[in-house]
Amino acid sequence: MADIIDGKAFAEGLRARVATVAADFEAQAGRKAGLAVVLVGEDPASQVYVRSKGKQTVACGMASFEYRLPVETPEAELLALVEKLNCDPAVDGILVQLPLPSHINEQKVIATINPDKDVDGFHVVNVGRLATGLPGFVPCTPLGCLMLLKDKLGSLSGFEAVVVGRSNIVGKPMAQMLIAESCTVTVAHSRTKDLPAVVRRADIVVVAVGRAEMVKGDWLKPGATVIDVGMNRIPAAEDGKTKLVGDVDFASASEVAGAITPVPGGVGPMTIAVLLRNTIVSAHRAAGLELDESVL
Ligand SMILES: Nc1nc2c(c(=O)[nH]1)N[C@@H](CN(C=O)c1ccc(C(=O)N[C@@H](CCC(=O)O)C(=O)O)cc1)CN2
Ligand SMILES: [Mg+2]
Repeated sequence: MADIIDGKAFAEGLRARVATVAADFEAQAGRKAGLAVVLVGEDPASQVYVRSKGKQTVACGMASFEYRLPVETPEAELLALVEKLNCDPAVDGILVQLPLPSHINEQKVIATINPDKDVDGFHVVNVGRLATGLPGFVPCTPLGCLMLLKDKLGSLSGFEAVVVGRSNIVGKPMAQMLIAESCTVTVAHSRTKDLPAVVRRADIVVVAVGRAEMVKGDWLKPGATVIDVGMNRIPAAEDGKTKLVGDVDFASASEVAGAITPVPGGVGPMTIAVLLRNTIVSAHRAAGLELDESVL
């Protein structure tokens, strides 16, 4: 049986380290680090995530600014709010919760965020910084995956890594980060021929495709480390209930893998913990204070 990579416990530890650094920051800067989160509409899952972000921000000793806008908010009004937050010195990080309602152009909103407050790492300037090895902000979910991988494996240098999925939010930045760690990286996707054979080459497999339990145990190299980014709700055995599963078939994969993240409790909790990490890093940069990022 594979080792279970406990993302919930790792995220708890990361939040405790952020809290220590945030207290230090407040003592040095004379103000709290601040995170602004903007939610447009009433998507139930987004409401849960935004509430958690606010609570965890405050629990880490940082200031939380929450903006909840009605679903019919015009795009121009959202852009004006982002511009106001760009100029607010109490705000070190800005996050606009995705997905946005269909009448709002997500790319336009992300492009309006000051790249130096873009703690989601979605702005093209931060995408370019990641691709060229410059300091910036890196998307929270893949950075969380990388932290779990390094905690489990130490140096990743020379490992064969396969990323299944090529989204801007997970797959592409994950691949860039693994290249920077000197892995040999393959990005596979829905058009990849013989996907099981490609996955079977990998020492490290990161799956972010949004298809419930797609990757099976017999697709894996024995001993591989498997990071499951998927979050899919499927009907449970009991009547009318649903359960959360990943993109990896946990039952068969955990018999072959060396280590694997569960769903829930694997990658998911890392997303918000890394957001808090990015926010405290941003606050130091804004205040011109030095921070040894390795303590996070
Ligand atoms: N602007 C952003 N929007 C979205 C992001 C993001 O990083 N930035 N990511 C996701 C949602 N998300 C945070 O926003 C998020 C997703 C999942 C979890 C999490 O803790 N998942 C748990 C299970 C939760 C459940 O039971 O439903 C787990 O996997 O254990 C936290 C945050 C999309 N939008
Ligand atoms: Mg998970």
